[in-house]
Amino acid sequence: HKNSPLTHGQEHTHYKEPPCAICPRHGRCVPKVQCPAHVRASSYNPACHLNGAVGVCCFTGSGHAAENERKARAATLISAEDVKSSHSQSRQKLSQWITLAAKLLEHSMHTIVNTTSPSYGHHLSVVTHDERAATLGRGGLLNLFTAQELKARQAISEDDLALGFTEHTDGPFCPPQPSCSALNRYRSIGGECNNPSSSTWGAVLTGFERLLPPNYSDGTWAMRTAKSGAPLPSARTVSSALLLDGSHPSSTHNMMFMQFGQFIAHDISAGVIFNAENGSAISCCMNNGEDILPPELQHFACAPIEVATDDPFYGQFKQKCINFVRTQIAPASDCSAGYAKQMNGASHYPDLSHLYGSSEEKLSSLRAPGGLLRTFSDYGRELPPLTERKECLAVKEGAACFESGDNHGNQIISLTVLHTIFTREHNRLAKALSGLNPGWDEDTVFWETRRLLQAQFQHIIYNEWLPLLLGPQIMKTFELSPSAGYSSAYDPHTNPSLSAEFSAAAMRFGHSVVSGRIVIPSPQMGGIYETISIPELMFHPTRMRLRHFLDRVLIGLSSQPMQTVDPFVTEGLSRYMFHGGNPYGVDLAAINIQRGRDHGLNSYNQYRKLIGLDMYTDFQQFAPNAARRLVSVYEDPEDIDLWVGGLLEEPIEGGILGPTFANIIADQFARHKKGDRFFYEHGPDVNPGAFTPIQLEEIKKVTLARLICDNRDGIELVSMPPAACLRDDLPGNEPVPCDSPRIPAMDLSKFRES
Ligand code: HEM
Ligand SMILES: [Ca+2]
Repeated sequence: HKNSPLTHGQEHTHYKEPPCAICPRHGRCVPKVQCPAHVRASSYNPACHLNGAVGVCCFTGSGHAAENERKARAATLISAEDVKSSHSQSRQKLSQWITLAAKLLEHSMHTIVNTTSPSYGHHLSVVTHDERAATLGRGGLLNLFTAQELKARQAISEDDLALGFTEHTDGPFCPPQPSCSALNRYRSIGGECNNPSSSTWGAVLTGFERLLPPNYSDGTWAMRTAKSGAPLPSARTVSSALLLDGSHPSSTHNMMFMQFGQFIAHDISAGVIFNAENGSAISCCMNNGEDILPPELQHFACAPIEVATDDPFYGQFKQKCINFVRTQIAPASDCSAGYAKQMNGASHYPDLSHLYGSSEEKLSSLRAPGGLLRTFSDYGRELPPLTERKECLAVKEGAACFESGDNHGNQIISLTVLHTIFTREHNRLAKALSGLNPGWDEDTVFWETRRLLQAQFQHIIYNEWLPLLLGPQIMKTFELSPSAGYSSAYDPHTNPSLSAEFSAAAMRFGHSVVSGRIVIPSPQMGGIYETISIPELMFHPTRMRLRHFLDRVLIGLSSQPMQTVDPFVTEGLSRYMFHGGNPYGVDLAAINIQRGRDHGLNSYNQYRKLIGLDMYTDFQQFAPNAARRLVSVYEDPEDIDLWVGGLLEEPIEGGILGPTFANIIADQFARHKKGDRFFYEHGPDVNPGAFTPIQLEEIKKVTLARLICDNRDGIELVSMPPAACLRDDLPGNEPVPCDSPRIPAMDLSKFRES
């Protein structure tokens, strides 16, 4: 690997002229990943200097991306008659599909996921309880069908379809538009109105955006095929050949880094999966996975993953099918027809929507009097409230299962631990703020606390987590580091929505860093209390009720190394995930690959080109080991899935990811900063919820170690490594007492209203 120049992520482009100092014609110098136009031969994009790196002068704007470009090109004229009749066709098709889907319930024995099957845990991980999703999803389908119908009539070219078109058409589904007050001091619950002139940007139940126009084999929604036109290899075949089990502990990062990463991911990304007409989980397999459901019984959203008879793991269990259901389509906010964009069930902003919920109803079910969040007091230890919903796998007497804003907080117990820390921090801050401001009513206490906690969370992401992920150069190129005082990065033309590439591939690097076991130390004995294999901790959070458990996991996460980012995924995720009582579970690696195809992601090569790297033309350009495996499954280097290719890259200098994932993730968080009016560093000129300079200075003292120290049980955890996401055996990061000045605290008195 190390010897291949292609895997190092260096630029091989030879510039004929030195980079421009200033871009001509109002162009903006941006990282290549933010200017999709530059990959086209006809596009003029001179190189330019960008904070110590080379960017391109972009004339389609940096924010973002394929979308701006398509608006610029949406000049296609389609006859009104064609559009009208396409819409009526489309309505008929939708009602046929829905009738058919409803009929399938007559065969519910086969068409609905059994609660004892491993796929049920997958369903629990992705289920949405927001009732608005189904209506919007139908609207999304309607507008998609219209695009398909128009395309079939050849009213529009393949190229224009790939770029979508935004002409207002007659009879489309139009999602309800929020009415906004730009002056509101607090973020809305679902992220609406963050940008008053594009009020749905980043809102819950809107679509993922894209770095590149999608690769759907029919241009609209059908999953990608190989370059040759043949079907791509089964996602499970790719997973079993390329994503092996194996332990490669990181020499620097700990499991807290992993766990905080998933906590961030759940805040911003939650693809909404199609459900059966009665709300149950759709099954695309039958006979407990021994067969693929015959096509006539498959729901239209089925894309089951085929398992080969000689599969090295599933073969022995006669498994031929891993359940997979596609993501719902979001209607564009301007009611336009076009290719499918998948629906996000979370607000796209890092705003703790997984703690507070994304709807008013959810939030009110989580609130308690006094501006607090509800808790369950377990003999004096505050835990998130117990849930009545069936959100866990254990149904045994005495099993605990907890509420969270997104209903996915029980997925792995270390995630439940972070939900607990943030719930406690909310209540700790609320009590302090209300003590300092006796005139505040409980609503003010609540909203002020939420605003402050969101700021702390964003600071930890940008100040602690991202630098450890991306390294110093990318932090600089994308201007991600917190500055002194206010930031002037706000740009109302930047769309902060998640890119499909981020959600369905790059941010899932995290699945490679999960360790197969969680080590629970026994601090008083100076040894290990318990080592638990992770599938046993998924949707099984009952251990949270053990008095010592929370402190011990927190200590364990700080000291246990995470795994490196590489093409190795623990079998706890790739073979046994959500196994319940079964001898096998589902394969998350295969699901990730299939999800990328579901979202219409392009092949890995196309993203190399986007970020300015050479494309692979021959498998032999990969390291020998990878080449052998790649050639055994893919026909052509152009076929490689993004998630797979990204994991094969060598990490960039000072970071832990390869250049492709690093660019995709950096772009995302750059847009989360530029495109979020309420970003914690933005000043009162743009941000109606801005902090005072003195308060901002206090917020910038907060670290994850401080949050943990302030909200631990304090039974066994008395010290923390100051850098909570780095191993506690690194020189300089040895645990220090929680009251040490090396773990600074905010002076809350600065939050007394004058
Ligand atoms: C024990 C740990 C973890 C488990 C069991 C787990 C499991 C899952 C599952 C079942 C899905 C849904 C897959 C699909 O249907 O497409 C998912 C999605 C995802 N995971 Fe993880 N994951 C874990 C850790 C992580 C970490 C550490 C990160 C990031 C640092 C991460 C990032 C993501 C992202 C971005 C998604 C896509 C979410 C969406 O939009 O639906 N996960 N994970
Ligand atoms: Ca969010």
